[in-house]
Amino acid sequence: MWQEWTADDAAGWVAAPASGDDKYSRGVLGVVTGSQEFPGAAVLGVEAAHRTGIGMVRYIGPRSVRQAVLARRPETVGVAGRVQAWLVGSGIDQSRRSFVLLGDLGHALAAQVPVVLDAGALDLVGTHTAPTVITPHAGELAALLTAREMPTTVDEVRAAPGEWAERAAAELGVAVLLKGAVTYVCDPDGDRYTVTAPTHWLATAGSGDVLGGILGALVATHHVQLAADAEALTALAATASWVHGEAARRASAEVGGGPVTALDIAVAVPAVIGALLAR
Ligand SMILES: NC(=O)C1=CN([C@@H]2O[C@H](COP(=O)(O)OP(=O)(O)OC[C@H]3O[C@@H](n4cnc5c(N)ncnc54)[C@H](OP(=O)(O)O)[C@@H]3O)[C@@H](O)[C@H]2O)[C@@H](O)CC1
Ligand SMILES: Nc1ncnc2c1ncn2[C@@H]1O[C@H](COP(=O)(O)OP(=O)(O)O)[C@@H](O)[C@H]1O
Repeated sequence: MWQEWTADDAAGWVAAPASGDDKYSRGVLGVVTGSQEFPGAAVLGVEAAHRTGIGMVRYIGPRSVRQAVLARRPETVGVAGRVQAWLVGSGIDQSRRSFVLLGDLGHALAAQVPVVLDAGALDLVGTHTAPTVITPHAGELAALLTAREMPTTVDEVRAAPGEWAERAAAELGVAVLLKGAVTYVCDPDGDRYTVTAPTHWLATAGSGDVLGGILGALVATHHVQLAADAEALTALAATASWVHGEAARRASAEVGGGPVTALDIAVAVPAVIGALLAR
């Protein structure tokens, strides 16, 4: 049975800092995203992570992309250091990964802290043992499973998204967030959640990159809980999807139900977090 994730569920998975907190205890997210072809994916993910509430974001990537990230979010730290979670792969073309990038990805995945694997890093699933959540759309899941000798097509995944998400979780041994108008979130332990998008304006370029940043921040800020209970990753993934949808709904409502951009979604996230904390 798939359970629809609600505002009440999500409210249990947002964190506000307490008097004893500092930027490190709140959680630091390491980010390896973006490329010369897709710098915007890095900007959007980092923006969304900051907007979700986090102690610090460390961005690791090409100089030109780092400059774009810093131009939008000067709070971002551009040097390596300790992190409590990684977000990797958005805006990266799997077929054009440089030696340096592969080194950065390998470093992130070897760190033994939870990882959000997106887009151009999805093929690295299973190469490390840290708690992992993958965030494919139907096309990416079909490609990933086909490469792992579970041949399928985009149409087949679209026809039975829950079944394919469950199969991926079981075979790959990771939590899966399969994106779509209904997002399917599951893990190998049998947790299964759906998140029905409250607006279809969400289907816009870069929207998934924003989702990655929201999820990365939620994972980093729950590093203590995750160390005790890796299954929390599934609840955090469902929460990220819920927050993402609600942010798009609010952003659209502000313009009379009109369209939103990916950046608009990220900008609307703090109000969603605030409303969840007030419940
Ligand atoms: N501003 C930026 O920097 C932005 C950067 N971005 C970055 O761009 C990169 C490429 O990401 P991408 O998902 O656009 O294409 P890609 O990985 O080739 O997909 C593989 C195949 O899957 C299919 N397919 C595609 N979408 C589908 C869907 N929703 N649901 C189902 N199927 C779908 C399609 O196959 P087809 O349907 O054509 O057979 C396609 O050939 C990625 O790193 C991302 O982060 C973007 O976020 C945009 C903003
Ligand atoms: N028809 C739709 N209605 C609502 N949300 C959608 C729809 N199609 C896709 N989405 C959502 O939009 C986002 C698109 O992400 P993704 O496919 O990674 O695009 P991008 O790579 O451009 O960021 C996902 O969060 C997905 O759940």
